[in-house]
Amino acid sequence: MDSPFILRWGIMGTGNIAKTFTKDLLLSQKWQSDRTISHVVTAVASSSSMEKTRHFVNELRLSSACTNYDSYKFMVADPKVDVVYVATPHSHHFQHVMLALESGKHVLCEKPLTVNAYQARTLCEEARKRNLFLMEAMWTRFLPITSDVLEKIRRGQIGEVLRVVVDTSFGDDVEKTWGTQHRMLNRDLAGGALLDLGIYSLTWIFLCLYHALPESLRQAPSGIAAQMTLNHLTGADEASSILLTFPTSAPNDVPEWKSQAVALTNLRVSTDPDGKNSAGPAIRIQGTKGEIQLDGPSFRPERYRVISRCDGAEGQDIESVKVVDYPVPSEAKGMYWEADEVGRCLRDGKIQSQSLPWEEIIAVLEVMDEARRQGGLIYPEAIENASYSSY
Ligand SMILES: NC(=O)C1=CN([C@@H]2O[C@H](COP(=O)(O)OP(=O)(O)OC[C@H]3O[C@@H](n4cnc5c(N)ncnc54)[C@H](OP(=O)(O)O)[C@@H]3O)[C@@H](O)[C@H]2O)C=CC1
Ligand SMILES: O=C1OC[C@@H](O)[C@H](O)[C@H]1O
Repeated sequence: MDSPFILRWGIMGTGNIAKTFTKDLLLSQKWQSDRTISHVVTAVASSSSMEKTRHFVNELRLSSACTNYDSYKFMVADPKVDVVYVATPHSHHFQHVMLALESGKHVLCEKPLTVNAYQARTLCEEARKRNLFLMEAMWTRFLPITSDVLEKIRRGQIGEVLRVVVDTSFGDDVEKTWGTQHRMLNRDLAGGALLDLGIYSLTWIFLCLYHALPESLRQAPSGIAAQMTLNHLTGADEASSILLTFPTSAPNDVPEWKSQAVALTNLRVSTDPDGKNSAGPAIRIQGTKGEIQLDGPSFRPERYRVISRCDGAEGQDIESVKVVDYPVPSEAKGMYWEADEVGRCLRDGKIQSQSLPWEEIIAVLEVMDEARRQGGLIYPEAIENASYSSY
């Protein structure tokens, strides 16, 4: 076998997800699906203190080849870094991605890529101008279970998909769990359920009703109706429900058919209150010939069922339900699959991933912009604008 393509990562931010992602990178040799890619962490930066960086590096036992920084600006200038993983709050993604691109680095940025579609368009233009790779870290798209489900939809196993219902809800004691300052509910950090969790519901809807189609047939939703409940203390949304209509593009006898979708997210009620999926699937993909259901959480499902339609098959002895399991190893989260995709794209000279094209990232953000407009969720102008303040 040829030697693997080595990807040198710089980690920006030392918070919760930075730790999870980096742990997965280190596990990638053991669990990765793609042995042609090898990941190395060559730099870590905290914006707040060198102590935080050292703690991160020691805790994860990163090798001595990793350089510690107490400034993002210096980390992105490190010639030993090929790609920067941006793991800061949503509010800061625009500035931090721009900083990395300006320094000539490829970027994988946590979800959502930006606060709004306009910022995302600006970043994509910048990446194109500089011929640099850019992707939102929507890791769910790269799980093997997701590709399998998508393939089944494309092959028409459940017929034409006419309805998709997805719930990504936590069921927390909101005030106690998140308070007012945590990024989940803090509007200064672009907090709220929609941008944090609802994006997964929308991701599945886009996968089924947009991405599953050939590129030339993909169309943004023709109708969007949203309701939000805003938190009484911070004004960020603690619940959002969005109804969407997509034109159907697959050939059928009635061209006026439309597909409908429901994207749900809620911080006070849970998709899975008992943690055993007794409440039913988080994702229902309903087609004219049957249905695919996935148990939650929607961001990392590990089981799906295909339920075939049995028309008038009374007493017929056919197996109508097929269950398929995709367990993620317990020591990992499952983020190395998205990291492998970054490696493949860079190796092959691509600046965007076909599994998550820029156009689609922007289309999802446009839906969230519209839902926020209808729901009255306003963020401070300082985090909505696309003016980059050089560091
Ligand atoms: N893919 C997934 O499953 C998940 C994705 N996420 C995404 O990751 C991003 C970060 O979330 P998470 O890791 O939970 O957040 P944390 O608050 O745990 O970490 C964010 C880090 O960003 C850095 N930072 C830079 N500027 C600021 C600022 N003004 N305020 C606060 N922190 C700042 C800090 O690191 P330092 O001080 O070292 O610079 C901080 O530790 C979000 O966009 C979120 O949506 C989050 C959880 C799961
Ligand atoms: O992106 C996310 O997915 C997993 C959740 O636990 C987390 O809160 C959210 O940010």
